Amino acid sequence: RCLCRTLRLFQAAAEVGPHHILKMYNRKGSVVNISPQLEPNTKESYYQLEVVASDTQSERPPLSYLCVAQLQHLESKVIEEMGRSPEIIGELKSHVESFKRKLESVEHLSWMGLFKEDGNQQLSKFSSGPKTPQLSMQEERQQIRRKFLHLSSLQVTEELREHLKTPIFDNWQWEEAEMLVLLQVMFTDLDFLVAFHIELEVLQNFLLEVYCHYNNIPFHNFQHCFCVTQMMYGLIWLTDLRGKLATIDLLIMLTSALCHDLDHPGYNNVYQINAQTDLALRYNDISPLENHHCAVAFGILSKPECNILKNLSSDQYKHVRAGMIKCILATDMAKHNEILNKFKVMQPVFDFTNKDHKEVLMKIMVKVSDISNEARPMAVAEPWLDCLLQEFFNQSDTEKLKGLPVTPFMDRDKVSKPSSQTSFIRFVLLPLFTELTKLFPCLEQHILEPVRRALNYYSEMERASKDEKELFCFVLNYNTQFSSHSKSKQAFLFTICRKTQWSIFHFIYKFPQNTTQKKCTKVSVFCTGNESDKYFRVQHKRQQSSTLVCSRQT
Ligand SMILES: Nc1nc2c(ncn2[C@@H]2O[C@@H]3COP(=O)(O)O[C@H]3[C@H]2O)c(=O)[nH]1
Ligand SMILES: [Zn+2]
Repeated sequence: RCLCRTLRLFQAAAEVGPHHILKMYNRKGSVVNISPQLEPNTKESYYQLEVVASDTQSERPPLSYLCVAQLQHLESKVIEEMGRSPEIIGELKSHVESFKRKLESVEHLSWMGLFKEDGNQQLSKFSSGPKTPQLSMQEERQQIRRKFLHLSSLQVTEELREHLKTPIFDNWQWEEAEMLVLLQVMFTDLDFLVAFHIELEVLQNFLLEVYCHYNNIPFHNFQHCFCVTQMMYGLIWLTDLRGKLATIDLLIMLTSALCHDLDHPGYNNVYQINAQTDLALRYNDISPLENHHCAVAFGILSKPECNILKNLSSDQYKHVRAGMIKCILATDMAKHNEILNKFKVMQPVFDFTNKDHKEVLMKIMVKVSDISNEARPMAVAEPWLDCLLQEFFNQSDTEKLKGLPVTPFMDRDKVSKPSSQTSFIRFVLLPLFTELTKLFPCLEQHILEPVRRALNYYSEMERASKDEKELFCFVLNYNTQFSSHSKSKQAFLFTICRKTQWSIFHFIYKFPQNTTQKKCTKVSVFCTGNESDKYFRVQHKRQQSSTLVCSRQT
């Protein structure tokens, strides 16, 4: 990304041509729409153009090659100045390599959520009937189908079956076909096949259709569906819910978890309403997404070969349909306080035989499962946060481009990983999980404690990022000492250079290990910048050159 930003702006646009996706920023760093209404720029109010992705089908050299060329050029300059190629260049090379691999292997640019820039286009699937998938996608689905059917004929070990019942289960270790097998195990081990006369083939068709109706987007994808369903499955076992609720209610809860985000477009309800999308129009701005997820679920179930509910009596079917609609609509976070408050009132006198109580509990269980990533081990949870922020930032970038109100908690200029997570854990997760734990004290160790640990972890990260500001001052003011125990100084410097519109080409620092009062042994910063930048002026006064090199021996 750093290298992308250093590409010369309009020169880059001319070089890369129309097959590349660009974003343009104003002097304040806000994304601006490239349109005929664009204000003319001046030397002082220039625009910054960033190449964010490339279409590798095009005949022009892909962006990755421009990055490689840029890097080689940079390396030769650094060698000229320093007489050797420093370690950081090796690191940058490996970043560029992985960037290159990503660009070249991603069919739909979905890793950046860029294939759905247009709000109406994103819903074409919905508004113009089922979209015919591209051949490669069809092929991929066929492959998944074959693999799933093959794997499901094999035995799943008892050990794995048991592990599947715990919140420490790591989704990142499993492929999609394997997740489908595990979903089948969940339905089987809860006795749904016997209790509701579900044929195995119908269940498999249903699971495959569910898989096909999740989109390839950063967060609300099939992996998220799997995690939510697996958490629900784990909670059912941990709380011994089989002894407290009817099997049909467990079927409602597990199937709702499975279907709760079907065909999610990667843009939330606020966006749907503000952009007046087809979904918002269809559902009159009332939980457009959740209504859609639920409608897609019953669309799948309307196909006889996928209908796991086909052998239910008419009353049973009505009960399941009503229950699933309630549970899926309950995942709209706009309803969060209303549902939690109802549960709080019932909680001290909770009665498993009371219909209203049961209904609220089922909603709470689906909600808890939906937002339970932080109840998982850190190594499982943290990548999920990256995925979520990627989807958030993509939405806020689109909102900026379209001139729509920008959703504050999704704004890349306002939120960071720790700030987003400390608020979410304090104000959403802890109150909700605490309430469920009052009813099921055994959940304390499984969901409450990990979430408390996550809060400590992100609070610490927040403090550490403040320390990094000190590092930055050190670099600029040539101070001698600073205190820091944070891990990502490099990332911080890149952030600063983005915010202050510098292009830092290279820097090196070395820190002695295991000391809290650290001294910088060597810092080299090569940068260009504009003269109105206050930090640049600090440097400029001393150095009278666009290259700053400060080094210090301890
Ligand atoms: N900040 C943050 N938000 C989350 C996390 N998990 C879920 N959410 C939010 O909770 C919402 C639940 O409903 P959605 O799936 O619409 O969107 C989800 C996110 O906006 C998390 O770990 N961190
Ligand atoms: Zn969800």
